[in-house]
Amino acid sequence: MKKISEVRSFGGRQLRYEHDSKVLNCVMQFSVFLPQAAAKQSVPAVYFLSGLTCTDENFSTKAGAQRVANELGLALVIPDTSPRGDDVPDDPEGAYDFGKGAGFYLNATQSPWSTHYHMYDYIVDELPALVEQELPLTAQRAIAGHSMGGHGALVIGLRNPERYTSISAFSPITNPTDCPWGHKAFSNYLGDDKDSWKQYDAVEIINANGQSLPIRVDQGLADGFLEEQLKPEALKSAITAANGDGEVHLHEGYDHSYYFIASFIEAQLRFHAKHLN
Ligand SMILES: N[C@@H](CCC(=O)N[C@@H](CS)C(=O)NCC(=O)O)C(=O)O
Repeated sequence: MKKISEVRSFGGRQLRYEHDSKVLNCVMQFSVFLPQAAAKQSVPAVYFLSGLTCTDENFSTKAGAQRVANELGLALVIPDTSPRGDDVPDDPEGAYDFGKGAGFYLNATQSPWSTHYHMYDYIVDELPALVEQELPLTAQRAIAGHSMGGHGALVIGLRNPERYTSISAFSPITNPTDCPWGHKAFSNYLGDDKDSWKQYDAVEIINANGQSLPIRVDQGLADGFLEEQLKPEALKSAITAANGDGEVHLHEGYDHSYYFIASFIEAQLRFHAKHLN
């Protein structure tokens, strides 16, 4: 991997890298924050998966996560949201909710998407193997995300409890098999067999397998996507029915934006730090 930028932040280092991804079959960029503690020893990492239209830079520049990450001795690993480049197919109408910037953290099975859109394998296997080999990171990981990335964090954490200690999400798409964003993405990436969609739906996964990792969700009640796309009550019901360890915090007046994320990122990082020990 090749470093493309480095700046100092709150005593730590904010880094950006580029590498050839075998899983995605294209060149990818990602960001990492290393706290000051990483100068002396390897540190655990919180992976943050961003939402529709984002790159790695939305979270690294807008969330204000570095101060608390440095205090807690946590690295932040911040991937892009889809494969990239001129060879990668995109939404034919240029819509923001499918294609580039909207990989939905799954492995596509349908042509032409299946050549590049394997974000599930990228986040679960390829990226951690790379950064843990090249940077002072332990194999202790937590996973977090926003909106489409909240869906990704829930699905990836729930399906891989041995790889993570805890899961958190801002405004996640909790039940993508039952909302317009999910229907559009899953029917294109995965085809018409709705049974194949369930492996990428947090509510379906909890209903089928229960929940073994602790979960914290923060959701703004003035979020314009709340009722049609996000459905936090579906996740809450699934957690309750599974008798799981999950908190869904509803916040009066907050919307879907990074102003909301910046307001509660400290709470989410402290939640992960407790479980990362
Ligand atoms: N109205 C937005 C819809 C997409 C959106 O709200 N994206 C969220 C994630 S689902 C986001 O984080 N946007 C980037 C940002 O606010 O920096 C647009 O068309 O760009």
